[in-house]
Amino acid sequence: MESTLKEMRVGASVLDMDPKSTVGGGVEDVYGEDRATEDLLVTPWTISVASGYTLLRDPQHNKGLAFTEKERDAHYLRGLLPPAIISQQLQEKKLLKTIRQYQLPLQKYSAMMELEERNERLFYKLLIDNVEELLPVVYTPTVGEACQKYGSIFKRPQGLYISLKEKGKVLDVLKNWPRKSVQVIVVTDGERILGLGDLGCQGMGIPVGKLALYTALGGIRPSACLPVTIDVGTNNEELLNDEFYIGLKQRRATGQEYYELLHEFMRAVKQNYGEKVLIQFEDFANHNAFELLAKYGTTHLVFNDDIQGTASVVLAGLLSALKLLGGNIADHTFLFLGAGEAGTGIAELIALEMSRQSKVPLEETRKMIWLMDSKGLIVSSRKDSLQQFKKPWAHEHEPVKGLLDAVKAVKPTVLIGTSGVGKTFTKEVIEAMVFYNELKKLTPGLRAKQFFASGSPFAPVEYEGEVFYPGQSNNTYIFPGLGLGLVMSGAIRVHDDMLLAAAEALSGQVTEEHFSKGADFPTSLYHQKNLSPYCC
Ligand SMILES: O=C([O-])CC(=O)C(=O)O
Ligand SMILES: [Mg+2]
Repeated sequence: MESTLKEMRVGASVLDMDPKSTVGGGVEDVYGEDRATEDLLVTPWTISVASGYTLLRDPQHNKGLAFTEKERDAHYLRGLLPPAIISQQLQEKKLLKTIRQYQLPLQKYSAMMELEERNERLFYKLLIDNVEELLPVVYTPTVGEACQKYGSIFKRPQGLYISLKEKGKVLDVLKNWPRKSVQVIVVTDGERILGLGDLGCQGMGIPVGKLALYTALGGIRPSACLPVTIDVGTNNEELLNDEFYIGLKQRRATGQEYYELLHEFMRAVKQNYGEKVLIQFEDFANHNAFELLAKYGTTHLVFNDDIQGTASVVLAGLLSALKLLGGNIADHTFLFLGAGEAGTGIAELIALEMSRQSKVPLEETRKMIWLMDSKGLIVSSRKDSLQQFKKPWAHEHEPVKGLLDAVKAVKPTVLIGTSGVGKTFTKEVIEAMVFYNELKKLTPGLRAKQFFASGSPFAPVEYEGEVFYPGQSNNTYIFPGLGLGLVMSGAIRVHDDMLLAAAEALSGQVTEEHFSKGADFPTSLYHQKNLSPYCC
């Protein structure tokens, strides 16, 4: 059937485009429709020229009312638009006004996505010119809510869906994507979307959102970006019981079936786009993320944003803080609450940086870093039952259960939360941190003794009449620039040194003004005034 389809496509294009076949006049079977039967389908052909009505519906080229008189003549647009000409600047002003009028973040998100589907250039102009205001709309946190409701929001599909149904045909699926010169792919299997868990096929919002930032922040052409969702089912009962769910209604495939589909995808990508296409793994669950990265890190240009992108951004925050505090990263002791992709990824990059700076072997610098998971401090007596990626962090210590006790035992100078569980940094925990750090006198004479940064945007905090602006330690500071660098340099593998360099470069962007407001990321100090406290 597959080969028949292909033949028909070729048949229709070669035979019917032959000028001789048109000389007879009359009603011709231009698209081979007369030859179609129920079993022998004919691909519906549309011959499109980017002009007239088609142009207005082509988001890549449409300018709406911004088409000039000359363009309206040249592109057969007369009469298809009302007479007014509205410049892109004015269109932008109008859209921003409309978006600001919406109360709900999801309404703003939908308005932005509709714009992207209508007029891509205007979408990016608006996003780039107002990136701080619109980032929380097209990205974290609103994109999470959008994924939860994805099925009901979208009128048109975005990105490429590769499900178990396409097993054996993944290369053909890639060829269906209309744009050929792809440079960056963001792929998810939807199993761990942000902190929201398994959203199955509805995770598509994440690759779409991340790639919008590749363009807005990294300058990569939209046509070079390909969002992909691999659908192997979902274990989310609510979605499985939802009659409007857009994905495969089955439990997640695991083991061989899962890895075969992923492998076919990875091979097809290389076959179709070559070795220099960048693949960003996004929001895979722990149990697959580490394995996929280890497996494909040596054969493809690939990185995992949640492990490595997050690690690089957090390291940048630490390097910035050190500029103010003085001293060396190796002077510090770290405690993580959460030992998943972010926790172990950040820990490893810190250990690498410590080793690089102090020339102490990596095995030794790891010992300055402690991680906790839901069962307590990761210690050597737990080693046999630990997942592989946690094992390097199992140091000699007696078991410790709670965070407060761990702070008392480890006496960290840096506390990092990478768990999905909220409200764990209690007053007691923070007081214990302050107590031990004052003893260590690592911050003598500093007014703002503590730095705080959060992954999602966090509203400013007023304390004793002064306003502090929490930095946003989000991988969005890393992946668009890292990706641009990888693509521009023609790299074929991602190395840890690149992540360290990205962290240093980001840290170099932090100014005195940021420091003076308690932020150790180059967060805008102005836009956060518009943040509602709910996203904290
Ligand atoms: O998307 C974000 O805001 C950060 C991220 O990668 C995640 O939470 O998985
Ligand atoms: Mg992520």
